Amino acid sequence: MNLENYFISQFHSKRIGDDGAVLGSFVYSKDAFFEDVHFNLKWINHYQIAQKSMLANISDAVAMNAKPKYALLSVAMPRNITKDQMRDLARGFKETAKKFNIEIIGGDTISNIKLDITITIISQTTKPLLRSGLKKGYLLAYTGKLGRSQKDFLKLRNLGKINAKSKFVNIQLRDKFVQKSSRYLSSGMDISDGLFSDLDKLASINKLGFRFFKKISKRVACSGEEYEMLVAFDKRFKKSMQRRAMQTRTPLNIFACSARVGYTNRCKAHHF
Ligand SMILES: Nc1ncnc2c1ncn2[C@@H]1O[C@H](COP(=O)(O)OP(=O)(O)OP(=O)(O)O)[C@@H](O)[C@H]1O
Ligand SMILES: Cc1ncc(C[n+]2csc(CCOP(=O)(O)O)c2C)c(N)n1
Ligand SMILES: [Mg+2]
Repeated sequence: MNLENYFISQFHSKRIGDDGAVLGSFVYSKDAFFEDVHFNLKWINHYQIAQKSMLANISDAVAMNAKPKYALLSVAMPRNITKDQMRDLARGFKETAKKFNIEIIGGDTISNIKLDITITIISQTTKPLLRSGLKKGYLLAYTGKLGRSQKDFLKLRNLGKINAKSKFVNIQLRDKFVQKSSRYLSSGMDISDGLFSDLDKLASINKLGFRFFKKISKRVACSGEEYEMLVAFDKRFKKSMQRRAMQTRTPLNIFACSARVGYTNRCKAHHF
């Protein structure tokens, strides 16, 4: 067991293990967005940092087929932060929240040596989409194009420059696609650690492996921070799923079928 899972396994709530915890019709999720772990101040500005941290958090609600409603915002910031930078941060949070009709209802502000953001999202759903529920012979698919986030991350690390429209900054969530196709989905999650790592989570929760239809390169499947969706559905819904994908302009890549086989994640562990 890796160290991250070792720590999480110390807690025994049955609600742990998905993109968010379901309590009645509400879903609670929380993600951290820390300087030098998730971003470097030389690469992206304060507005973009706030925007990306908010979107990465909303992604968990989307992945649960839940509509985000409220956000609690904790920010640790260095003492030398300027008022301009504070306003940019606040604007990034507010504008992104507004796009999704989210109300920022509280949080905490402290000073620290680095800029660290933690957000709790409270969302609502009538049909939570869980990571469990995968059965043998189901189709696995991911949305969009994978690999661009890592590519831009490496670019930033080497050259310090990326296109303003880069995936590293502009995350396009798949909320419409999930809403429209939720009735066909047996399980789903967002791709934050990378396709192969996130498949590992599906494999262990559902005690199944996958037969791949074609080889997927590590460049594509080990790229994290993609915030695309990884979904599974019964084969008989293939046509309906493809139609919903078309209607919501979502590229849908059906790449494997679940099976009683072992699964090995070929990517390096990200957190520890
Ligand atoms: N420190 C912690 N205490 C309690 N539960 C935790 C802790 N860290 C993670 N969890 C829970 O463990 C489960 C798995 O978390 P995991 O990080 O795999 O998912 P995620 O947050 O969707 O992914 P990512 O962090 O890559 O976006 C979630 O239910 C999460 O709430
Ligand atoms: C400074 C810096 N170093 C590394 C990366 C790459 N990175 C950070 S988090 C993550 C995956 C999901 O993380 P989490 O599970 O914490 O949401 C990846 C691939 C970055 N963006 N910035
Ligand atoms: Mg997490």
